[in-house]
Amino acid sequence: MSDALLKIDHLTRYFDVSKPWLNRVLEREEKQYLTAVADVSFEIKRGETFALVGESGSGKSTIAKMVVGLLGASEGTIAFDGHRMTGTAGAEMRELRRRFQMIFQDPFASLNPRWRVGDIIAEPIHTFGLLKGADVSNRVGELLDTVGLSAKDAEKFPHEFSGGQRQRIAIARALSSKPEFIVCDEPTSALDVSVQAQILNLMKDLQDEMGLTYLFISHDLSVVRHMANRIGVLYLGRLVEVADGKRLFTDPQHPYTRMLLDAVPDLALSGRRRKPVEGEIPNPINPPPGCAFHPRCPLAMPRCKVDAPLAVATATGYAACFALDQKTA
Ligand SMILES: Nc1ncnc2c1ncn2[C@@H]1O[C@H](COP(=O)(O)OP(=O)(O)OP(=O)(O)O)[C@@H](O)[C@H]1O
Repeated sequence: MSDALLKIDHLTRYFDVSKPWLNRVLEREEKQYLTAVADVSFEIKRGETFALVGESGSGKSTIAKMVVGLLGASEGTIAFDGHRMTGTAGAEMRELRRRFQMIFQDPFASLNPRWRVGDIIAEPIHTFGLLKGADVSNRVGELLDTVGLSAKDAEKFPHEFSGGQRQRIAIARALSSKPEFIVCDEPTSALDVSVQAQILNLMKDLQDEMGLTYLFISHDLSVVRHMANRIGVLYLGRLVEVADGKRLFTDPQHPYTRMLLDAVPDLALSGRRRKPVEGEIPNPINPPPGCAFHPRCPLAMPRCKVDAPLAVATATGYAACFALDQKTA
């Protein structure tokens, strides 16, 4: 049996971005679709942190939302611990939902400002009918303690806390249904740099103590390097490389991965010279034919403008690039 806790197969999400008003003016019936996520497959093993990286608009949040059921998939499947989530409903889905949670980027927006912290943290406990009466407040107190706050904080409101403390509250809330899997969508990017490391270290400690599995979404490669066991690199909704966390930084295989790494100021990646990211991300409504990265790629060959490369195995994962075919030929 596979030890994958989450298995994503050929996941695709289109958005209908047609402009009805323009169609009316031009007296036409034209439909336009934006492909936010295109044929993405990967697995996350129990207890590991799998990170998705990529520039803004590469499809990271769309994947995160599909995984937790906030968005439906256009095509493909998501399976959690062997249970297919796409198309599952009722009691089975309810139990699956208890087992995974999400932490959002903005702790200011994700906590209800009118609720006391204790009620915010207790909400999943009530939703899933896990505890009753005094056991709920005891559990809330324990959770506050676990995330480095005090049981007395349960009486306060979110505005009485700093950004880092609010993210601790969001983490306590996420933990209250005793999940096994947490989707973390840019959990520290709204926080001051000095606070980011504290929250990331808390998340790592919780993972070790509770055996949690994380899908970690970030555009910040230094954060990802700190957190991830394995990394998937997204470009225009397509997964172009998957590799072991360390290996991706020392031996990136896809030219897009190399471009991303070369742009990071302080990572001293493989001793290469820092270069800014070149070119613009193409319009996802009308992506380039062939390999979507070819207009920005320093290694582009005539073939890249016509055919889309298939993934080829690398030392610790895979990458989709015709230049790799030549390397391994
Ligand atoms: N509801 C929607 N309707 C139309 N297009 C959407 C919708 N949600 C996302 N998109 C588009 O899908 C693409 C992927 O967006 P997504 O938010 O997943 O990217 P991202 O990598 O998370 O970016 P960021 O780092 O900026 O959050 C983008 O082109 C975005 O404009």
